[in-house]
Order: sequence, then C-alpha cells, then structure tokens
Amino acid sequence: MCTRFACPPEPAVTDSHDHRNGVPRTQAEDAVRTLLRWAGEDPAREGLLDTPKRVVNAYTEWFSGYALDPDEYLARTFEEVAGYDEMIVLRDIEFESHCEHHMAPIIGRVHVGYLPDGKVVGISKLARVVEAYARRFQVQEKMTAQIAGCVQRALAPLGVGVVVDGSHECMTTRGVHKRGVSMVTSTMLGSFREDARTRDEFLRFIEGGGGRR
Ligand SMILES: Nc1nc2c(ncn2[C@@H]2O[C@H](COP(=O)(O)OP(=O)(O)OP(=O)(O)O)[C@@H](O)[C@H]2O)c(=O)[nH]1
Ligand SMILES: [Zn+2]
Repeated sequence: MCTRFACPPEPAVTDSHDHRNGVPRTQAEDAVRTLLRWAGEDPAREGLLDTPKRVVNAYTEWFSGYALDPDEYLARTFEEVAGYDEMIVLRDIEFESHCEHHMAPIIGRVHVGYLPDGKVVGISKLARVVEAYARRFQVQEKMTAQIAGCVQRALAPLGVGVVVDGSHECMTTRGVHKRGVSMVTSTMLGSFREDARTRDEFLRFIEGGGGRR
C-alpha cells in the first residue's frame, strides 16, 4: 500500500480467475510489472505493489468502449418532433481517448451536428456515441469518421458534421515535444458536405462553443 501519499487501497480483485477478452488478469498485471522493470523500477518495491492492479483497472475503464455498441444508443429515436427540420448541434463534448500508435492519451472536444429528416435522438446519446468510440485505441481521423458514420446509419439525416479537436500526449510529452498544439479533424456527410451554407452554419454554431483547448 502507498503510505507516503496515502493513496486509497485499490479494491481487491474480486475473482483471481478474472479474464477479459481471453486474457487472464494475472497476465495483464505481469505485463505491467515487465514495463516497470523496463523503466528501471523494482515492481516489488512497496509503493508499486498495487500498481499493476491499478493500471489494469484503469485499462478496464479507458478501453471500455470495445464492449459498447454505439449504434444501440441511437436506436431509440423521437419521431414526435418530426416537424423540427433545423440543424441540431451538440458542441464541446469532452473526450478522453488513447492513440493507437503510442497508447498515449488524446484529450479534446467533439462537436456533432445533423440536419434531421424526421428522426432525432436524445442529446445525451450523441455524447454516449462519442464515449463508446473514444474509449478505444484510436486514430483521430478514424474516430471522427466513426462518429459521423454512426449518426448517418442510425438517423439517416439530411447531413451530418463532426469536428474533433484533440491534443495528443504522444506529441506533447514525448517525441517532438510540442505543447499547445491541437489537431482538428472533420467529417462532413450529405448536405454538410455538399452545401456550403449548411456547413458554414454548423461551423458558426461550434465557433461560439466553450472554447478551444
Ligand atoms: N494522423 C494522425 N497521426 C497520429 C495520431 N496519433 C498519433 N499520430 C502520429 O503518428 C505518427 C507515428 O509516427 P512514427 O514515425 O511511426 O512513430 P514515432 O517514431 O514514435 O514518431 P514521433 O512521434 O515523431 O517520434 C506520429 O507522427 C504521431 O504524432 C492520430 O490520431 N492521427
Ligand atoms: Zn501517438
């Protein structure tokens, strides 16, 4: 247990035969010990004894998206607001993801807009779609396209726009070491792609958001 910083003890592993995606938990914890040794540490040092368990618990949370089906969140639509035919935008959806190249965090915001064609969803569901894709190993461009594709499949709207603004820790804390750089990616489908006025309206909506990181 970590006494110096009084970390709360990690909850006991409930089942030592715990498996996830075919990997025994003990093997995942051993992999963390290996990386600790690789870094120059002694995994048997008191302060590190619970670390493999903590890291594996963190991985369970960070990568919980693989067990989620984003399409399911959008399966329940509200047809009763079918008369509403203006753009709907959910902006500044914060996300935490990890880049598949370095397994380092990507942190940022997603903006999602669509022009409904009779089907709208509860707004929280768009944020849930973002989480389901973010909590995986990602490439920002892929995540952007996945979110847009999901909205397109589920709602068949007249158009969809997704803009992602992400800061990649693989660039800030290692490698080229550039702080304050963020990557902006977008996927525009349907009228968002074909009609400059629709796209501009979306971009104007998201400009007034809670601020770029
Ligand atoms: N386009 C894109 N690139 C990414 C993303 N996440 C990480 N990268 C980049 O992926 C590239 C991997 O480059 P490599 O040359 O294979 O790896 P590396 O030697 O670790 O590269 P450096 O980061 O430049 O040290 C780097 O330029 C990363 O910045 C992403 O979501 N999208
Ligand atoms: Zn990376």
